[in-house]
Amino acid sequence: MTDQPTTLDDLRTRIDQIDEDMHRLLIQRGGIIDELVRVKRTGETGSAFRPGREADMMRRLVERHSGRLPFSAVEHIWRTIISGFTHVQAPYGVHVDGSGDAGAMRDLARFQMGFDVPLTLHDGPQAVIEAVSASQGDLGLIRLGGSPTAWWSELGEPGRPQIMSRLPFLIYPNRPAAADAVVIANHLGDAAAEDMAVVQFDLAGAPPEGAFQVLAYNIADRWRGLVALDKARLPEGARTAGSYARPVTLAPNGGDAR
Ligand SMILES: O=C(O)C(=O)C[C@]1(C(=O)O)C=C[C@@H](O)C=C1
Repeated sequence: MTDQPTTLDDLRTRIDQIDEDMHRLLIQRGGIIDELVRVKRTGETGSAFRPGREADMMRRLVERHSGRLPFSAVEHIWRTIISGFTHVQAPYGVHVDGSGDAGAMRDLARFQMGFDVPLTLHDGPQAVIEAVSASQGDLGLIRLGGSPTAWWSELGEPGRPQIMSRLPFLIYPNRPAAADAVVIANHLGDAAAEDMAVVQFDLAGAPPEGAFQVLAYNIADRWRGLVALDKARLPEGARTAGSYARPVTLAPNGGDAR
């Protein structure tokens, strides 16, 4: 007796079974939302966004992944799930700095936050900061690099938004949605990830090459910059604009799927 060859129908039956299992698990995950809102008291802060927790989850996703599916697909699926869960707990909008490459910033926002979150494009970082500041739980996405203004100068001050995460968080060759940006939000208590502090520097001249990790800068009469420092190396009295989880660089040969 010979084994019957596997047919296309057999393979599709297996795929349907796996899809059903994944969907059932997603529905189960959704069943936790009401309790999450109650336990986190999301109604009081108006925001469910917890970047420190998200960073832990994404690190574990990298460690677990193997197989043929490109890691970028898996990352995007999880980003859509997490962002969807955040939005269902407390609706929010995302304000995007479209003053540079608006297309790249929109891609980043959609990769990171999915398509269910309303997105508004603004003509510069200051407009993003004002929109977030006037909201309860909205997020802002601001492009890093050289800037005609020192837009960061009020970030982190009482009553003003602060930097909460740096994107992209996972760095690997040919990753989609690779625009270099920060996420800002109004102060969210214990929500911040704190391994990297973001500090404002105001110097008479440009700092020596490589002296700091420069996120953004403005050159006018002085050199004004937004610099990332290890939290442990934070100078006393530094003017912080927020903090974020240290991005993870995946080894280029870390497996066929990465
Ligand atoms: O862990 C939480 O606090 C959640 O709200 C859950 C969840 C998720 O979907 O896993 C959603 C939003 C947060 O930013 C982090 C994680």
